[in-house]
Amino acid sequence: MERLLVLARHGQSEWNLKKLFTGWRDPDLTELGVQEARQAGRWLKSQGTRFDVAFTSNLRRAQNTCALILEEMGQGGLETIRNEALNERDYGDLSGLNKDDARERWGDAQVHEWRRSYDVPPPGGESLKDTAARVLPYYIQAILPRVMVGERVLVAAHGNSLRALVMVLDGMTTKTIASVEIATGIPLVYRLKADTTVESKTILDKDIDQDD
Ligand SMILES: O=C(O)[C@H](O)COP(=O)(O)O
Repeated sequence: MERLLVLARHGQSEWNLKKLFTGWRDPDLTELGVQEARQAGRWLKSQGTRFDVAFTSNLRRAQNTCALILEEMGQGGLETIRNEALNERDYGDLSGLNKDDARERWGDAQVHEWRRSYDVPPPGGESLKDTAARVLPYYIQAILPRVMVGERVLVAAHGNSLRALVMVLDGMTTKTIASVEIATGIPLVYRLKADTTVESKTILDKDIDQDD
């Protein structure tokens, strides 16, 4: 039985382009972000991938990425389940601030700790630990059961909600997760074993399809 789980961060958003902390704010994709999502869909299709169900967040950059991937695969009408459990980490008081300005104001180390540490939340926002506390129960209750009955599952979400998931799937520690970055528009293709652990992980080599 194939237990396929594909994780895709949304393509570049308007606020990624402007280097603004985004969190639960809801900017749309840029033109490049649309292209990244379409390219991810084309790559998945070229691998012979098909999905039975898709999950995404309550934020349109992820929803639109999900829809564009499916459209490129010729699966435009596929069942798609939206849930805010998959939203980006809430960046709290940093939301809408420029990341370079934040580094000038609070220093590189502090800003890096807010962005990449496991348990230090940004002011008024969620740490990765807080984010994991909503992503992981949703994964176990809603997503994993679909994978385990042999459905092929797409999850289109966000840098930090996916870091929470990757931390568990890849067996990382609260320290090693700090160096993990999830690129926009690059699907992570997991195949799971019968005990729910990871059998294999494949990541798109971005150079494969650059001229599209
Ligand atoms: O919410 C954001 O600003 C981004 O989507 C992720 O930001 P980060 O890379 O600073 O965590």
